[in-house]
Amino acid sequence: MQQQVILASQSPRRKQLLEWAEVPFTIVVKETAETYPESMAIAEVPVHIARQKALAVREQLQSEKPAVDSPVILAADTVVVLGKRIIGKPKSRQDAIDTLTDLAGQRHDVITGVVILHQEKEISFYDVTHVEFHYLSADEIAFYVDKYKPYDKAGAYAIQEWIGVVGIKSIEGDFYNVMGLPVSRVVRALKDLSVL
Ligand SMILES: Cc1cn([C@H]2C[C@H](O)[C@@H](COP(=O)(O)OP(=O)(O)OP(=O)(O)O)O2)c(=O)[nH]c1=O
Repeated sequence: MQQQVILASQSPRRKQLLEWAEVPFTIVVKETAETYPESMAIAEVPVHIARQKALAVREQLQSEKPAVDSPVILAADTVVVLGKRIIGKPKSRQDAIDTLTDLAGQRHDVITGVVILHQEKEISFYDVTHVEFHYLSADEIAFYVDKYKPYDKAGAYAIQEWIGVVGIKSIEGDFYNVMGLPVSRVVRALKDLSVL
């Protein structure tokens, strides 16, 4: 029998990527603080936050329907890393403009942490994609921010939007990881768990 997969995310991109992968799933979301210890290694941060999201949903489901066959819970978190700095979602128009000004002409990393909870098991991993932007003019940055309002995107941009189409010089690694889910690795992990 196929196990039920719960996507613990309100991100429309993650939903779309799982649909493209033909993975049957339902969505359950629980707000989490998304905090991490300052001393934590950068690459561990998105896994740590994804784990918080997954555990919060598991707790909610258990309080609603205790001990009914435990579903598979999938959560993810995406951060943009420039040098040693983690860049999350922009807090304002100016913050988005400043972030894109910093990213322009530079290479940065996009790291998505993934946590899959299945019965007593946890599978966790992260995937890194290197992205290099062309130089972007102040007018291009302002146009993008005002038209696309990237306030729900880590690093103030979406690779799948205009700025990704015209502004990215190179990418090394999984494109879908930048969009929010390293979906081919997720599918393989679900197969290893005999969920798919
Ligand atoms: C860099 C980049 C990020 N993003 C998105 C992916 C994520 O949805 C978002 C990063 O925020 P996240 O906190 O990872 O996810 P979320 O708040 O959207 O959803 P949830 O916490 O419920 O899982 O930025 C893109 O869509 N394209 C991009 O190029």
